[in-house]
Amino acid sequence: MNSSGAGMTLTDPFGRTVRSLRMSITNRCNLNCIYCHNEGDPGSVSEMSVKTIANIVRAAADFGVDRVKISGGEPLLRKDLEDILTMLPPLKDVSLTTNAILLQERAGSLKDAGLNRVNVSLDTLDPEKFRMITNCKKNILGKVVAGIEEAVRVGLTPVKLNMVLLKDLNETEIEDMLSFTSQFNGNVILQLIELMDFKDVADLHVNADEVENALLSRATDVKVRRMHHRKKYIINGAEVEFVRPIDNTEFCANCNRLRVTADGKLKPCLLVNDNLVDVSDADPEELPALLQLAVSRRLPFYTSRRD
Ligand SMILES: Nc1nc2c(ncn2[C@@H]2O[C@H](COP(=O)(O)OP(=O)(O)OP(=O)(O)O)[C@@H](O)[C@H]2O)c(=O)[nH]1
Ligand code: SF4
Ligand code: SF4
Repeated sequence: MNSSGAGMTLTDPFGRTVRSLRMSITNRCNLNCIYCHNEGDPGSVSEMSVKTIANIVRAAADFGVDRVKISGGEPLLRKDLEDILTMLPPLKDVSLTTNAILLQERAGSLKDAGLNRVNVSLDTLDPEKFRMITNCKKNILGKVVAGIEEAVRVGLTPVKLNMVLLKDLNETEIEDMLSFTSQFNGNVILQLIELMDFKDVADLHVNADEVENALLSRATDVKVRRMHHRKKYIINGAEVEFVRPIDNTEFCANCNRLRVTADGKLKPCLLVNDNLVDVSDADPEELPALLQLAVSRRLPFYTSRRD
């Protein structure tokens, strides 16, 4: 058995090399969005310790994994997030996905602890629709915007705004959102997200082809990211990324992330729950082999084969 991944990569049976860990550090959240997918993991109640998280990232980093995305639930509900960041080994990119309600007061300390950038969920700039989408009775949109401003101020950039496209709710707001991002001089990027069917939300589906065609007709340039081969449209000098995972074989064929659930299980795919590898109690020397096991179970969820 290997005691370290040094000099090796985590490459799955489909030739996809894992370059990034996507770690949920809690399943708790202070919102209850109508479309929430809980990272495909509604069940976890326990949370990994700072030490467990750091051990997993260190073991993955030995295999050349140099990017970590911290997510939830809402990761800012963990008061020890700064301790987690401080314990991570040197990496190319450490980012956080948050709803930003608690971001204004934490942005500075997160930056100081080593966080590079944040993605913020923001589906609408209309307070009433925001309440409806997030199931939050209080008017907290102002707090979210203040969190975004503070993140830009302290340099947690680029800040990406995650806008899940919702039929009859926000589909006509793309232009408003672009105007909102334009006031931040390129430090805020709009990311449009196709709704995934984890909950009973089929009625809220927006036609992704139509969105893509509209973006294409306005774009002066289109770039393609290595991860998922996601497209980035350059519109009026601003970048708009479109996350379009459904039935997208190219997206899955270029998936280079391994997930970690809040309670310490390696999760080879967001949409598959029966192939997890428990590392919650693993000793550091056991982690390389467990990472290799999880990666050996990685399958592209959407494939062109229909058996
Ligand atoms: N099916 C699928 N959807 C994903 C995957 N990664 C991200 N998504 C979707 O994209 C949304 C936004 O993800 P974020 O957490 O902001 O991170 P990201 O945009 O993937 O990552 P960066 O671009 O590196 O910041 C998620 O809520 C998912 O809906 C993936 O591997 N598979
Ligand atoms: S903020 Fe994110 S984790 Fe929380 S309910 Fe909304 S989608 Fe789910
Ligand atoms: S294989 Fe496809 S569905 Fe699964 S995590 Fe990767 S991109 Fe998402």
